[in-house]
Amino acid sequence: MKVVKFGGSSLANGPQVAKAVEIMRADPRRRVMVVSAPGKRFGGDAKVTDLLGELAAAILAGLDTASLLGQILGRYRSIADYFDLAGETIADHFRTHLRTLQESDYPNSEYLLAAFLAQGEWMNAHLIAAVLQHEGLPARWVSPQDLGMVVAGPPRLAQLLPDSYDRLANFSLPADEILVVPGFFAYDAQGHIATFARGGSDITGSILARGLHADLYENFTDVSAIYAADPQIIAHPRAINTLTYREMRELSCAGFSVFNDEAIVPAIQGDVRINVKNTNDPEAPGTLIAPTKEVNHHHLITGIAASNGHIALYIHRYLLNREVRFPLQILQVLAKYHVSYEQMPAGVDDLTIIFSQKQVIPAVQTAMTREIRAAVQPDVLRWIPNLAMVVVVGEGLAHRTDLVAQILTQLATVEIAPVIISQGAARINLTMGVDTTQAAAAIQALYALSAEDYNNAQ
Ligand SMILES: Nc1ncnc2c1ncn2[C@@H]1O[C@H](COP(=O)(O)OP(=O)(O)O)[C@@H](O)[C@H]1O
Ligand SMILES: N[C@@H](CC(=O)OP(=O)(O)O)C(=O)O
Repeated sequence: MKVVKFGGSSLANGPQVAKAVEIMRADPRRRVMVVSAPGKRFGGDAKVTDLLGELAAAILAGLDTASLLGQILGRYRSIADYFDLAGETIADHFRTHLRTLQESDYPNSEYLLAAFLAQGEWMNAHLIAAVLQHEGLPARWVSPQDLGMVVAGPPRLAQLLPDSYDRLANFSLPADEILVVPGFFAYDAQGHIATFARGGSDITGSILARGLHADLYENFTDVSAIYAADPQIIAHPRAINTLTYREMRELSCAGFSVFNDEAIVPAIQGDVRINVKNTNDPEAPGTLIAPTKEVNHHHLITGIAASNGHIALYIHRYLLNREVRFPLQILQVLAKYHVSYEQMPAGVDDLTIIFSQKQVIPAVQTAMTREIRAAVQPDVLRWIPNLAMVVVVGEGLAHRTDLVAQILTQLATVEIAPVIISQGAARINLTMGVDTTQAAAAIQALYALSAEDYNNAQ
């Protein structure tokens, strides 16, 4: 049995939905279909989820919502009309549903926002179940609740409660129907809607693949493979045939937005392989994400990613390494302000802590600076803003002694000297902090190095 997820780009309009229907028809093992909300149809278009966020903000501000509602419902009406379903009636039904949602009670505005963001998937799953039936494929809409998924945590950063897997294991899949499940959200124990992180339909797919013991999790998107570098930075990058789970985890955390970084975890726990494939080219093999792969000793760099929007805190204090309580005191300040760190390379007398800039808003930055100064009296405390983290990933990185030297030499040829360099004992990645303005040049230089490595191996 396969769990199949279609991303927003694969369901953006009628013709794209028609391709998804044919993909489901082509393989009877495709029994569970997880859908995202309609995504962008062309550059500059809006994703339905973003429009729903604007709608929620307008409701909270007491503004007129007619135009936004019209845009959102119009997206579903046009998909329905493409299949000669009653688009007007479906849109009216969704309008009533959104009105009921608006009139419901929420613990606070974050819950209202989450509830509205989730409706892109809620409406799309209803519509696509109707489309499948109309196209002769028996299908049924199923809510995450019916499957036993229960979440907890912040309403827009929900986490699945582990006992959901017991309920999923007891769910009996119908033999003759495709289940259409909305991605991205579930309900908490109080019955409130909560969403996963953005891009979270990938997470729903992975949870269901693990919980329902799928043989394969197929993730359909708009590219024919995961490439060795972001195709928006490198023209026609090399496709990756196989990635290991931990390579994918490193790359998705570091900027490969093609697969949500949290979504790999349930697949690892359930030992389910993931096949990323193209809705526009479903016969292409795509990229397989598997527990292990054979390391080609000539082709050691698997992928290169970069993500902007980081800030680092540099702390220098003599004997930092001797005083066991100093690191703890620093981490306690982070915990107090609910700030998690991404990396923390350390020296004998200093510590650098890398954060996502989004978490360190100015008020938090000022408060943390004050409290860390009071706690450890550093000799130097300095923030390094506008950082991009460039990450070179490969299971083979540990296999050749000169590779790290080559990577840094290659960056030097384009006059980039990273302000931070970090490599853990797993030696599967090398992370370098550079100024945001240098990120694209770093990727280009490192991709050229990896391509040379790859070509030499052919
Ligand atoms: N290394 C990479 N390989 C493939 N695609 C990538 C990579 N890095 C970033 N992307 C981007 O990820 C996009 C697909 O992800 P996304 O837009 O979230 O798809 P979906 O709508 O299917 O969820 C691609 O169109 C591409 O621009
Ligand atoms: N629609 C949600 C969830 C999602 O996974 O979307 P997509 O498959 O288009 O990345 C979002 O935009 O975040």
